[in-house]
Order: sequence, then structure tokens, then C-alpha cells
Amino acid sequence: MKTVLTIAGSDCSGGAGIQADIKTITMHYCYAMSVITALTAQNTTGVYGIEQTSDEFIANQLDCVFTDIFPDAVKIGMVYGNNSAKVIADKLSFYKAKNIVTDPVMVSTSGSRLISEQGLENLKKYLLPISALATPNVPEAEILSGINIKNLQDMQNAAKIISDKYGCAVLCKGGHLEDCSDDLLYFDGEFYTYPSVRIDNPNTHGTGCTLSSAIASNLAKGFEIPQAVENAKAYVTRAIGVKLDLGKGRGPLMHNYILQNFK
Ligand SMILES: Nc1ncnc2c1ncn2[C@@H]1O[C@H](COP(=O)(O)OP(=O)(O)OP(=O)(O)O)[C@@H](O)[C@H]1O
Ligand SMILES: Cc1ncc(COP(=O)(O)O)c(N)n1
Repeated sequence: MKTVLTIAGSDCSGGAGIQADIKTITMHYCYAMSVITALTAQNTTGVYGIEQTSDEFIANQLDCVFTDIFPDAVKIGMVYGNNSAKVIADKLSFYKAKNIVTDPVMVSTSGSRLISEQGLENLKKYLLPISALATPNVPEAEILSGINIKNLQDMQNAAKIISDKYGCAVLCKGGHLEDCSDDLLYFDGEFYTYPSVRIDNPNTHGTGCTLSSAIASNLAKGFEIPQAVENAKAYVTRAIGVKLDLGKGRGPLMHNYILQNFK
């Protein structure tokens, strides 16, 4: 049994964060574990409250996981607190964690900020350099690279800038582009494009969390990054394509409908 740890925030409405991650990891037939960095009170219409986990308690959770069941891959999502990224990076380095996938979550689909300014500085300084892969969406890639992104060529430039700066592979996700949803990977000096047809579905809450957890699950199973991304992209595309329609706002994805296809 391959094991995957998600380090992220809880979404009580089940669409994003820890809940999306555990559903995704489980659907990949991996064993899911979680370190919760924050509790959020949110639903498909917005984020209505955030309670940060203390640095000590994040460290305590990480010790409990790593001293008992060593994860084959680690996915990092919402890292809210000012020092959370440093605490997490110190523990992951101490335990020599492998296959770290960081989704640099900054703002929710509903528009709420999910990281502090200091938290973002620490994410860049401590977490990206120890990650195998970072998975920014277009607005996040613009912030990390300092350039505007309008098309695939811009995505290539941004991915290379981020990779050169932080020493990790970079998957720039295209869900926020106007006319396509293609993703672009920069890995080991090469570009890989993952074309996709835009699905007419406003319910995309948790797509980024789902994609990064699916990539981590595939890395845990032994796939190399380019193939892990291809497999994960197929998973998220199917989960969007089911067109589940729950809640009054931007609804969540459907995971269990596609059970047989992702053994
Ligand atoms: N309407 C869509 N049709 C097809 N694929 C999509 C659509 N929206 C998003 N995706 C895909 O979902 C994945 C996540 O991309 P996106 O850019 O939405 O990330 P994100 O903004 O981090 O997600 P989140 O909504 O969780 O914040 C990517 O593979 C992207 O191509
Ligand atoms: C706990 C948590 N983690 C991540 C997201 C981002 O997901 P989305 O952009 O789909 O709202 C979120 N809303 N909540």
C-alpha cells in the first residue's frame, strides 16, 4: 500500500483542502494521512472564517506521521500562518521526506486570501526549494515569476523563471486562461504541454487541490513527474466532466463516480 500525506487546510464543505485531498488519494488506492494547517469555515459561496493551527501543533502532527507511517509522497496545500511554511519545511527536511508536491494556494476560487504576506515569503523561501514540483495556477505563477501570463508562451517563460529561482519542477495550470485549460510543465530542462478541452462547468471548487493530490498519489506509485501529471490531469478532467451540481455557489467535483478507471 502506497502512502500519501496531505498538509493543508480543512474545508468543512468538503470540496477543497484536506477533504478533496483525502478523496483523491483514496480514489488512487493509496493510504491517505493529513496534517491540518488551518480550519476554514467555508462553503461553495465563500470563506467565512479561518482558525490557524499553532506552529507547535503542526510540528506535533508531522512528528506523529513521520515517526510511524512514512509517506511515499507529500502534497502541500493551504499554509496559512506566518511561520507555518518554515515549521513544515524544517520537519520535512529532518525526516528526509520525498516526492513533495506544493500547490502554492494563495486565494480561494471565491476570492478569499488563504495565506498571509509573511506566510507567502516563507513558502517561497523554505517550501518551494525542497519541493519536487510546484503547481501554481496562472495568478499564482504571475506572482511567483513577476511576469504577466496571457498564453502558453507566457506560461513557458513563467515556469522557467520559477524553476530557476526555486530549483523545483513547475506545472503552470491553465484553468484561469480565457480560451483553454492547457497545463504546462517545466521539468528537467524540458517543456511538456497537457492539452485539454475546456469543460463548460462553473463547479470547479477544489480542482487545484485535486490535481496536486492526484500527482502526489501517482508519484507515490512510482511514476515520473511528466507521467504523474498526465495521469492526474486525466483524473481531474473526468471529475470536472461529471458535472456534479451541489451548493449555491461554485460547487465541488465528483470523485467516486469514476471508481473503476483509476486503479
Ligand atoms: N473548465 C475546465 N475545463 C477543463 N479543465 C479545467 C477547467 N477548469 C480547470 N481545469 C483544470 O483543472 C486543473 C486545475 O486548474 P486551475 O487553474 O483551476 O487551478 P486552481 O486555480 O489552483 O484550482 P482551484 O479552483 O482549486 O483554486 C488544471 O488541470 C486545469 O486545466
Ligand atoms: C482549505 C482550502 N484549501 C484550498 C482552497 C483553494 O481551493 P479553491 O480555489 O477551489 O477554492 C480552499 N478554498 N480551501
